This record gives sequence, C-alpha cells and structure tokens, in this order.
Amino acid sequence: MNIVTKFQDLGISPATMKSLNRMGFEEATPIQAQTIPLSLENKDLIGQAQTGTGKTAAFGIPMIDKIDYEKNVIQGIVIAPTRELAIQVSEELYKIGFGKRTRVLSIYGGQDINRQIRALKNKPHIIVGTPGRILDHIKRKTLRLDNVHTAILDEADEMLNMGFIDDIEAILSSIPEERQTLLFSATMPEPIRKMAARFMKEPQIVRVKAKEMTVSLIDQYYIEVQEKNKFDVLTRLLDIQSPELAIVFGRTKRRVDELAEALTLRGYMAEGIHGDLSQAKRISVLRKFKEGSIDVLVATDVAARGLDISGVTHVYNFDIPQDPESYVHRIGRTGRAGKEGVAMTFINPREKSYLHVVERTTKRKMERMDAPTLDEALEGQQKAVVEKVAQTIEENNLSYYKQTAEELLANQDAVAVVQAMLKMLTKEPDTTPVKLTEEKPLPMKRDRKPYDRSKSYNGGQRNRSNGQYKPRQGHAGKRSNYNNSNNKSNSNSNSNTYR
Ligand SMILES: Nc1ncnc2c1ncn2[C@@H]1O[C@H](COP(=O)(O)OP(=O)(O)OP(=O)(O)O)[C@@H](O)[C@H]1O
Ligand SMILES: [Mg+2]
Repeated sequence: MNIVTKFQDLGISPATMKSLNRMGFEEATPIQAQTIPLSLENKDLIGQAQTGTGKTAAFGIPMIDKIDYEKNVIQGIVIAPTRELAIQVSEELYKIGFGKRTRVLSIYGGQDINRQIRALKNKPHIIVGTPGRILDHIKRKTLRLDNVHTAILDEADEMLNMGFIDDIEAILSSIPEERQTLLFSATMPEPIRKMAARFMKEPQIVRVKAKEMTVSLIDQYYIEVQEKNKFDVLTRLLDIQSPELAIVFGRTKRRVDELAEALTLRGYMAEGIHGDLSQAKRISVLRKFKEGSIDVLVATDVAARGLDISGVTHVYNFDIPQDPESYVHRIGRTGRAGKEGVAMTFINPREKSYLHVVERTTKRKMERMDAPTLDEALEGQQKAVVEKVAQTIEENNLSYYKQTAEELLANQDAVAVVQAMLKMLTKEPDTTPVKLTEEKPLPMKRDRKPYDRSKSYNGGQRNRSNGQYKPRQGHAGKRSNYNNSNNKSNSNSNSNTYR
C-alpha cells in the first residue's frame, strides 16, 4: 500500500514549494513525508531510510523553511563526513532555498581558508561543512554559531567511524542548546544511539519500514573469483553489461590507483578517487564522471557515502567491503530516486563468510553469477556494435554513403558484408597484461555473537572449525525465507567489524 504524499500537504511555505516545483519534485518520498512535519515542529529526529530516497531534502526542506531571510546570521548547519558530500548537500540546499533566496556556503578542508573567511563575511544563512574545518573556523572565531536553530548530522555513523566524535561534540557545544538536532543515514549501528543520547533531546526515531536495507531496485549478484582472475572478470563484465556509468570499489588507495591505471590500459575511460588525492583533483574527477567524460570511477569507500550521481547503472565491488554498512552505502550509489541498478560483488572463495554477514544485515540474498567467459564478452561487444549501428541509422543522415553501400551489396553477399563490418567494429576483449598487486583475502571472520537461529535467515550453518557460514545446500541463492526474520532487530547488531 502506497499512500502518495504531496508536498503541499506537509505545511511547507509557498516560497519553498516554488523551489520544489522547479526541481521537478512532485511527491514526497516516504522519509520526507514522515519527517518533514515533525521537523517543522522543531522535534529532534533520527531518520533512517534506504540510500537514494531523498534524505537530503527531508532535512533540507524544513530547515530552509525556518530560515529568516531578513536575518543576516547563520541559522542552520549541516555536518557531513567528506568534502564531496558537503559540496553536494550545499548544492541541493541551494536549490531548495532558491525560492527564499537562502544563502548556503560549504566549507571544507583542503580549500583556501582565507577565501572561506571572506565568504563567511557575506553572511550565509546555512553552512555545510566537514567537522575539522568547521571547528577550525570556530577556533579562529571566523564562524559564530550562536544564532543556529537547526543542526544536522548527515551520515552520522560514518563520522563516528572516521573518529570525528570529539569534533562534533565541540561544534555542537558552540550551538545554543535550544537548537533542533537531526541525524540522518541509511544505516544506524548501535553507537549512533549513544551519540544521540548525548547530543539530542528526546529524539523521535523515524525509520522508513522496508523489508530490506537495500533498495529493491538494485539487482544484487556475487561472483566467486580467484584474486588473480578478478581483473579479467571485471573487464568482461564491463564489456557485457556496458554500464552507462559504473563505480568500481577497491579496498585500498593503492588498489584504486592500480585498477584505474589497468582499466585505462585496456581502453576504458576510467579514473580513481581516494583520500590521498588533492581536494581539487577529487572534485575534478567527480566532475568528469558526472559529465560522462569518464565512465568508470574507481573508488575507495570515500565515495560510498551519500554521493548522488544520476546515471550510475552499475556498482562493482572489486573487493568485498569489510562491513555490511559499507556494502549498503556502496551499492546505494546506484538505484537512486526510483531508477534501477545492478551491483556485482567479487568474492574470493575464502571470503564467503563476509558475504553471509552482508546478506544477514541487508536481509537480502545476492544471486550467484558465474564469471563470464571470453566468448560471452565477445558476444557482449558484438551486441554493443549492433546497438550502435541501429542508433546511427536512427540519428544520422547517411545519404552520403548510399551509393557505395549499394555498389558493395551488388557485388557481395549481404550477410558477408555485415559480418565483415561487425568484425571490423567489434572490439575484441582486450587482454593487455596489467599489473595489479595481489590483495590478501580478508581474514576469516568469526562472529562473536552467538548465531540466533530464530532471527535471521534459516539457511546458514555455523562451521565451527573456521567460523565460516556454510550454506546448507548448494549456493546462497537457494536460501529463502527471509520473512521469518524480525525486522525490528536491526541486523546492524550482527556486524562485528565496526570500523
Ligand atoms: N521527492 C522527490 N522527488 C523526486 N526526486 C527526489 C525527491 N527527493 C529527492 N529526490 C532526488 O533523489 C536523489 C537522491 O536523494 P538523496 O541524495 O537525498 O538520497 P539519500 O537518501 O540522502 O541517499 P544516501 O543514503 O545515499 O545519502 C537526489 O537526486 C534528489 O534530488
Ligand atoms: Mg544522503
């Protein structure tokens, strides 16, 4: 049962309604429908909803609505874990605030601080920033937060992971206590609750009820593959699936650099992004990806949180993530705002236990897929050529080639002509040798918590000798009955690798 909620029924001001219309937002998403009215009543809130379901606007709309344009002071602050996210959130807030002419400023590390100080003098209404840099400005007294009425922690659990808790505490302590505090993420592991108890006043918890933690529009597969074959499998998949935009996640910075280089060697438009790159480089890589001048982004988990890039059709977990939360955020870069997506996870046979922990957390099984063969890759390439031919016929004026084509067909067998052209146009699967340093598989996982059979899926069986979960029969795809699981026992608690 889906009840449609119109934005005008949520008590939003006409000025903000105008912005939403301009953005093409018609109906509120469930998290928006459930949190906006509470937020307008100044309630503290913890909001959890699947990736790509509009949490930014869920906190952004009511915050903007409460901004007094006449007052030239900072009234709202958003704290986000990465620079990219700070920029993206500030852009979305700018759009939402357009009708009310709200001034939004993003401040983050790596950017010239003097420029930021000058920008702060322009009296923004809202600040979006990363914890370190915000605190830096507070200490320099170039940022005063005593008129802030709304504080938002986006991706709060990631900020905890990154060790920002003290910075956040320091920032919040310089904001008046009467403030409203909101906390949003797709995942809410246990430590978040402690954090909430410290910083919030009787927070209302709004969890959009969903059977699974991941969006059902994302088809999720896993492929069992030996480390040394991973790269060939990746390029074959890229050839077969021909994603519009793809993100490949690697475990380490070195891995990302090597993968980006290897993909480029084999003729893909790929670039890497990770925390060691300069801020300017990271932003330029992301821009190229958004514009489509590169179509494969290779990334560490730095890009896994919150990034909203439309057109990402495929996510490849070249290395399986260490913890299930990270999986949820990574694959959530696709299947956003109602679009479909595909997520493929490579697992080394020794890493099967991680697969099971992810599946138990998300309450969704991944379907097993066999690694594609060279022939299948070739077939994929051919199909791409055929599609391109059809597209060219549709789009271009080909009259210039007509005479030659007719002559060719008069002298040759038509099928032979097409065969020859296909052969010429089809990119043979590239096997250019590349250098990738081998990554060790993740250490065998031992679940410290006893395995509660009444709660999660019923197909796993503990193998005592090595702590792995073995599917009872066949592969994981045979498992069924996730419905028995108790959804309220948010399975995050199953994760014992909290970074
Ligand atoms: N009501 C709406 N109607 C149409 N599109 C919307 C609506 N709300 C948000 N969107 C769009 O959906 C996309 C995803 O939104 P957003 O980035 O806020 O998701 P999120 O829930 O924060 O995801 P994540 O957990 O990955 O951070 C954005 O492009 C946003 O503009
Ligand atoms: Mg978000």
